[in-house]
Amino acid sequence: MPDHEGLYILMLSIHGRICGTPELGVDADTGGQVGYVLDEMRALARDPRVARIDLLTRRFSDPATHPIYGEARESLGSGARIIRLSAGPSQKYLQKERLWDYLDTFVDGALQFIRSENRIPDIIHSHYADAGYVGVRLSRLLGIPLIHTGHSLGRDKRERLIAAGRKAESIDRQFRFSRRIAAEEAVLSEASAILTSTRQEVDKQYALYENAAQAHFVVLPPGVDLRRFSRPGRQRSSPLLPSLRRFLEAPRKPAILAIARPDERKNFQRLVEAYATAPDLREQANLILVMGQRDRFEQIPHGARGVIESVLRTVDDYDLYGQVALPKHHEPEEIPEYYRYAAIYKGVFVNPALTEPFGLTLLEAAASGLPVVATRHGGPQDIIRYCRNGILVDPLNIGEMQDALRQMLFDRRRWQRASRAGLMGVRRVYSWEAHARRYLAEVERILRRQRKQLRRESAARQGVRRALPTADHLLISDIDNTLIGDPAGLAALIEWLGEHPRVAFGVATGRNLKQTMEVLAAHQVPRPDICITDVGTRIVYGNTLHEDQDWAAHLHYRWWREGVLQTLAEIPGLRLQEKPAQSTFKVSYYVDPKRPPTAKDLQQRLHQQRIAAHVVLSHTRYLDVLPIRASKGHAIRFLAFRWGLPLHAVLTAGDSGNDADMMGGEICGVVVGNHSPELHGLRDRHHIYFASACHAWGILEGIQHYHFSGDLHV
Ligand SMILES: O=c1ccn([C@@H]2O[C@H](COP(=O)(O)OP(=O)(O)O[C@H]3O[C@H](CO)[C@@H](O)[C@H](O)[C@H]3O)[C@@H](O)[C@H]2O)c(=O)[nH]1
Ligand SMILES: O=P(O)(O)OC[C@H]1O[C@](O)(CO)[C@@H](O)[C@@H]1O
Repeated sequence: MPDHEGLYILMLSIHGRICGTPELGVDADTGGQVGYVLDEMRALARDPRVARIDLLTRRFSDPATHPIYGEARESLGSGARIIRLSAGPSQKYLQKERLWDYLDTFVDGALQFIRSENRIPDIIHSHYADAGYVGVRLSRLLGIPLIHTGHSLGRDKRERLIAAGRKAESIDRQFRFSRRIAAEEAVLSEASAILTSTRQEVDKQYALYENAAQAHFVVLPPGVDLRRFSRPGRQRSSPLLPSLRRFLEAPRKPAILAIARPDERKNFQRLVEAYATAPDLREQANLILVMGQRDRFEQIPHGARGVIESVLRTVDDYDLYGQVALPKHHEPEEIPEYYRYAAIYKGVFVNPALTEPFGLTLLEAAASGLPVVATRHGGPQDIIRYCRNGILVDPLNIGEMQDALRQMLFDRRRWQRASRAGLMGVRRVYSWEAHARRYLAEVERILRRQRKQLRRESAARQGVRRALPTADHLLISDIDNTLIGDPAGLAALIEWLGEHPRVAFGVATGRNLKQTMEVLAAHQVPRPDICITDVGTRIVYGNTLHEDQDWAAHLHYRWWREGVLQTLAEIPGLRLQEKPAQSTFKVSYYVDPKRPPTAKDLQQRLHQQRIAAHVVLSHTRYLDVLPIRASKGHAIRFLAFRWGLPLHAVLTAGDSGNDADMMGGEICGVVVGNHSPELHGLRDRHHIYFASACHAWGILEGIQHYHFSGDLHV
């Protein structure tokens, strides 16, 4: 356990509407994950070993949503807080598929939040692919271990949607699977532990991922709040009857109940068809679908509207009126009443999802004494194995679903057995206290290992001096074809720097330190305050040429230079560059333009050897292999964080492929007019300016564009 008063856990869960009393089901992004994260935080916060737990999520003040989501802070009590950070248009609530372009800004906001606090977190815990993207970067930059919970996995969802008949191209566009799956693969490669809710998630869902082999999985099921969900007991009627009478001719008949976000994957449509085409089920039971919250139809987001439309159409086609309830709204406290209502009248809960990564609703049903019929794809396999409270079905097979419903509804003894088994099973296996205990044991194991690693690393680690205490702005430029290339432009830039002493000046280059000093001297460039050399693998302070030891130690993580040489030794089209181009944290090659290997293929080969590394191709002729934490961009964020400089006070300028990652997010990026084609893809990126002028004139144009000057107070 850390040597101060207790653990500080930083949770990341970015999308959805997250607040102390969540509106679960209100939209496709506010459901089980939101409930899970809040319950988990509260359970951990109750443990005396946890001093603080902060949840970082996106801040927005959208007129269509509750004002609470615009509050920067919200206390949950016992040292737990929700911290909201702006990322993207702050007046808009955005669905998760649209957040990918703003996550770099979220990373920068998180860095600024962490720096403004008086404590560095001991562990970062990301939830879902988008938070995993952010968590990986924070972990690399700050050297804090990362753990991750997927909640739902892109490859599994994509596979199921295609199996259900969707076209790959259309769902890739709709759900941004390429960005999502790339983020999930990166998390698998870099997280210290992946928490899953079931064994099945490891063996069947994560098994679809290339980097699964190197991940460390911990099966740690969530709990269920037994104060909210309980059996009906002596309750012989339900407070829901009055509202259900608006829909049902005979509201005391057994209910076939489904509760889920109105998402295509939840497969409501086939459940309605199964009910509609079974006269005996229609005769002896009602169908109740709680599908989130909806006001006016045209306000429902596109995906959810399609789901609800197809349900309404089927109800109308089969004239199910009087037998089906489709409540438009429900209060959070009504959800437990729906389960109890169904249990009182001997109904059944159904989760017909195409795939259900876990299925919190099945725990809720079990805790309410309500038997279940559930999809066999995903977590329900484990839940029903442990709780023995239901039947698994193929969600695409309507006949099988109908038979399962009959078995559970028409066999009273079977219903009683399943009801009792579920009540006992859920208490035995699914408790948040047990979850918190095992969670903290895993965190302690990770921190113990990290402490050992820190001791093993260089004893020469020294705190980074504030090399430039007076600076409040930082200008970093690539050298070749950017800083140099036009002597008049270079002279004008040097003059500008002379007039703005509060702007620290640095270079970021693929060259090694010696070559860097030579080329700067050859062009009469005054020694910079900072030199980021060897493609971001070394940080050297100009005045003393003191190397940043923390950065060097930081890069050792998952790096094995010898392994890179062995793995890539026989690759056709690759030839090692001369010795001066090589360094501790960089292996450089020439690429044969006639037989260029792909960076992706090389990256996969290295992953197979458990080497976490970047492969950077520049000018289609040079290839650098670097530690996963190394890049010009990471070095710059590391420095800005260490010096307490907000990233909007940093301006970077470049012209080629390996400059791309030092732009984006809050950083003021400048692409000079003579840039190589590799950078065309950055044109629509947030906060990246394409100068018309070339070389150093382009940098000066960028300074004008951003009004970037030492006189502004940040
Ligand atoms: O109209 C609704 C719909 C849902 N819920 C609640 O929202 C949660 C839904 O959770 P779950 O059934 O697990 O589904 P998802 O929202 O899809 O949650 C994702 O994240 C969960 C936690 O990791 C996993 O259990 C799921 O498999 C995964 O898809 C449950 O508490 C429901 O009671 C409501 O309150 N109202
Ligand atoms: O269906 P998808 O795109 O995998 O997303 C699952 C969604 O369900 C949630 O539980 C909603 O809270 C989140 O995991 C996520 O937003």
